Amino acid sequence: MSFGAMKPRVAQGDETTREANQVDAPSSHARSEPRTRVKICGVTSVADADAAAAAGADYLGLIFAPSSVRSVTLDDARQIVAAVARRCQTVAVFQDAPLEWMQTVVAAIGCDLIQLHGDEPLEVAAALPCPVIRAVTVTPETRPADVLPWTRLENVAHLLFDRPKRRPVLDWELCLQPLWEAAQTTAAGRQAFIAGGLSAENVAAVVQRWQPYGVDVASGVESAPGKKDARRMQAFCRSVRSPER
Ligand SMILES: O=C(O)c1ccccc1N[C@@H]1O[C@H](COP(=O)(O)O)[C@@H](O)[C@H]1O
Repeated sequence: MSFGAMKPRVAQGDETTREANQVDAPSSHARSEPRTRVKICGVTSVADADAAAAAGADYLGLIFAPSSVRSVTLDDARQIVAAVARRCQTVAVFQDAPLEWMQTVVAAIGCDLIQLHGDEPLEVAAALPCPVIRAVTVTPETRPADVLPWTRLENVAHLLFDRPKRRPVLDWELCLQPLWEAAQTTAAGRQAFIAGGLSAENVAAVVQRWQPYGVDVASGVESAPGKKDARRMQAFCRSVRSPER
């Protein structure tokens, strides 16, 4: 299918109007409340999902990228969503997947949001049937002009700033700063997550420095690739919330 002829649905009105119209998830809190949301990504079993919810996760990510060690089947995902639906927001994470497949997954598992973690065009996000988390891989070349168009789409609810997985960035904080500042002028940017190499050991400093809407972790709370560790998830959630006490 070609997306060339499709027109992105762009939000009408100013940011205030857009924020008022934004679909907010049932367990989300208003931005004025200080509690930092935790997204635990790459959950692969009901047992790990239960442990993540018990540890205090607000969002759980289910990865549908076939190359990931954390990828789940449709059946795994359906069971995980059913098990935690009342406790956490569930997010299906895709990397350059066909639009039809993403639509099929949402309909089959009943997740709350989709995370786009590849080079998907704006038109794909605009055509998705649920709110979107747009991942932005921060490199020295990333400019606000690359990010801001995403925040103008009606169904992009959150940005997620991530570190490049393969290419080290010498000063990630320096690269993030101009993007973060530009994002704060938009609703999706004020509801941004920070991700990338986070763990119980470093997340409190990130929360204090950026005061993000949420933080997102995958490998930093595992005992082995694809296997979550209950104690690490508990320690992570404690560290996130420790500066808030
Ligand atoms: O973790 C994966 O395997 C993965 C695969 C495909 C797309 C996204 C993936 N993970 C995302 O990466 C960030 C941070 O991960 P980490 O904490 O540095 O391991 C997180 O947003 C995951 O959603």
